[in-house]
Amino acid sequence: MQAIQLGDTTIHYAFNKGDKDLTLVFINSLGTDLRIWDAVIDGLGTEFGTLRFDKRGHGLSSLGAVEKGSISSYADDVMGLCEALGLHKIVLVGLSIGGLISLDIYQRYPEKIAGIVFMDTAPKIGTAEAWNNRIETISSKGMQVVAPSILANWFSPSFQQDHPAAFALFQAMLERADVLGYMIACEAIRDADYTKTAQDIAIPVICMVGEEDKSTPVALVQGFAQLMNCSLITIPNAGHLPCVDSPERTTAILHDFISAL
Ligand SMILES: O=C(O)CC1=CCC(=O)O1
Repeated sequence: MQAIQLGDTTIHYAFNKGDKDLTLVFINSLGTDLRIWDAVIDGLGTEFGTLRFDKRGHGLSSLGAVEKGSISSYADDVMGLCEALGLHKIVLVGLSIGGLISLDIYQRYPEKIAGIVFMDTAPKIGTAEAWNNRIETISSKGMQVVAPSILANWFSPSFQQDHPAAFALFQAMLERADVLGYMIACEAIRDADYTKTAQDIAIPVICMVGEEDKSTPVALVQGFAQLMNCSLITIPNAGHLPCVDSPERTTAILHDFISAL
């Protein structure tokens, strides 16, 4: 188990040094922890470095003294972690809120990033009203009440049917998420709009999305890809977490992208 103290926060991470200089930095979605990348990390082998971590207030990482959620505070953690590990050639893989965090990092440190994989994400996700409703429900009733509808948006019905044990683990991951850490992240997403940053992006990027994603649907991610002038890769039989329900295809896409950099 690897951990680092960044200011008032302890960040749990998993770093594998690669044979080559380039490191893929995986940035998780809301309510998940670094285990969602397990199968992809296995598939990638040792050619490239990989860094995964639990966002503050998620998984084993502490929340710190945050009073209001901001995408930039997560971005600062990513850069603090990369700096502490001495990583110089970085490709970000941003899943959902991880895409917003990637855009924030690019906006402030464009010279430090070699490329970005945007996975099931967009420069603006959801409406303020929907996020406020979710925050209100969670603060009064807890994670268990919202978990079924969120899981139904993450995974296709066939995933639940074909992989009931895996589905049960993801249900446990979500239901056990720290309420405050989760709400802070919802606030950060609610207040984020990186449309302008996306329009001006000038490094290699790719965009991918699970065909059955109901959280950030294909049409939303298609609009994002058009904004950046890049093509969209759609993944059949995958939902909001292609790294979970289509790890081989996800690994192949990542491998092709970084091999060409
Ligand atoms: O969990 C969800 O509702 C989907 C999602 C939106 C942003 C994110 O990171 O996950």
